Amino acid sequence: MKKTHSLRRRNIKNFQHFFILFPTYFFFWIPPPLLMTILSTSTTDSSGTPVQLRVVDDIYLYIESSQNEIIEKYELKHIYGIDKEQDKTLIHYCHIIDPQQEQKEGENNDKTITNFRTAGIKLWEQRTLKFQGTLDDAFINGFRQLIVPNQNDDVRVSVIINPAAGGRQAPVHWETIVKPMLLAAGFNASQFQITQTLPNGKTRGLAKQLGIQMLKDKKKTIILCLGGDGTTHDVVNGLSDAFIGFEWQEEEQRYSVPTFQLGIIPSGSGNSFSLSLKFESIEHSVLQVIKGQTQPFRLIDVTLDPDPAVKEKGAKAPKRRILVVMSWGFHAQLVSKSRYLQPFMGNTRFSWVAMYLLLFLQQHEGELTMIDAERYDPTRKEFVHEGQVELKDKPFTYFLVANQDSMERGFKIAPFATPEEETMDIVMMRDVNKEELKAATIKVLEGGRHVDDEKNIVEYYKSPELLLRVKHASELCLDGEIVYLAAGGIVRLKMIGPSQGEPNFMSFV
Ligand SMILES: Nc1ncnc2c1ncn2[C@@H]1O[C@H](COP(=O)(O)OP(=O)(O)OP(=O)(O)O)[C@@H](O)[C@H]1O
Repeated sequence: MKKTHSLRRRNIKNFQHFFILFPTYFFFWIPPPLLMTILSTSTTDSSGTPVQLRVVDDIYLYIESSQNEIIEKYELKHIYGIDKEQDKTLIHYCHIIDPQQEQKEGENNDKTITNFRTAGIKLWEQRTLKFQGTLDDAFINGFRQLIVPNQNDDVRVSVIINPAAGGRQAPVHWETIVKPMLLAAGFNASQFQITQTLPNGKTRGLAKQLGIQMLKDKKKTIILCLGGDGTTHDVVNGLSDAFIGFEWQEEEQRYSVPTFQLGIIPSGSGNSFSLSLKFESIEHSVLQVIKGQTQPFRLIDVTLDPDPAVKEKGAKAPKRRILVVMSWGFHAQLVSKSRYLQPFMGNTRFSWVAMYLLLFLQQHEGELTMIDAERYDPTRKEFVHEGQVELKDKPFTYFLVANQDSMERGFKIAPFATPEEETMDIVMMRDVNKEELKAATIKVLEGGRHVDDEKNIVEYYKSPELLLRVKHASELCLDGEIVYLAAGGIVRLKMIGPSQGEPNFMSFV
């Protein structure tokens, strides 16, 4: 039990703060804000010892002895529920197991091409504090307001579960983690609408139906995706299809672009998109849904010419939107060749295939045009506007477009990318040899230092739109799916969002 804070000192500081600022408030006729929120109540802990529960700011719940000494403190951002149960009060929170501890147990802490995925992984677990007797209602209601400020009994929670994703654990994650946390946070089982995904691209159609239902009944809905990137990709595309294909009434026609709110629950194997949202675990992602803070994420529209999905002349190509990555060359080959090893090797398959591809490194000829591009200047450490950029003088070894900084934990390939930006990040290496590519890869693992290499081995751009023409038949990776582009084919990528009349996607963060 450690004493961590002096409450008295904190109160004196707040008091001084009040007197310094008060004349300013008075002058501008603005009432002084509440400088501290105090919730406090007495109870006994599970062993029968009298304790005080106190919230002095909006950061911690303090548990104090009867002599006002702090016994323990819990971050409010990790607390998601408070319940009365017979003659007890339960406070539900998430606990993070010390990541340093995890690292100490490993034999080697240096990052290498094969071990970086396990470094710094934090383990989370659900825990409950138990107090004897029921706490007074004023404390419980005030506390609930603090920990779940956006509680809405009216909201529908549409839960989309992929039973085949990752280690086939998504249904178990729903039953043992997601659902219990939501119920403890005050959601009601009648608010949940469960849908299981379907194989072979049929999830997109399911998501379209759900989207049409949402647009029709206009009921506020949170969509939870339990799966990996493939599931999120299909859901986002289905919801976009619903918006495009929706039969709008004249008067409401596109006046208000709908907002789809997504909770991304990482139950897949790679979970790159959830990584971009900085989620450390399933519990962490559910906490963010409960806390209710959201941020927009943008999609990239992909057009292929010719599109391999078009089998008959004149038929319409499917609309393709990606949210994580498009790649060509080394990265696309890596994804393609690793697919069949997934059942045996998990995520380490990428490292072994990467070593194989380095041995027989290939160069890929093509022409790239980026519209309204900015280039990262490693000497000035800032982006410089270049306008239209055309590159065709050297073959491409590595070419990757991303909306987020990492594709895998610890692999910071596009360090300045964020999902909410309206530009995509383009990382490429042209005509490099295997030693140069290997050296750059190690720098990617060292927090994305590859972009600061002044030898200009890595070229890094931001652009809202680009066109790439490939000389030879090529494999492309689109959010993890491999598609084939014929020799001389063109891929066009364009950022889309509400300003292009597309729906607004928000994710809990
Ligand atoms: N009911 C189902 N039965 C079998 N396969 C399914 C079902 N629903 C979806 N799928 C398949 O699941 C795949 C998508 O899985 P997803 O990408 O979400 O998980 P993952 O591959 O484990 O994770 P990640 O893409 O993050 O590595 C698609 O290939 C889809 O066809």
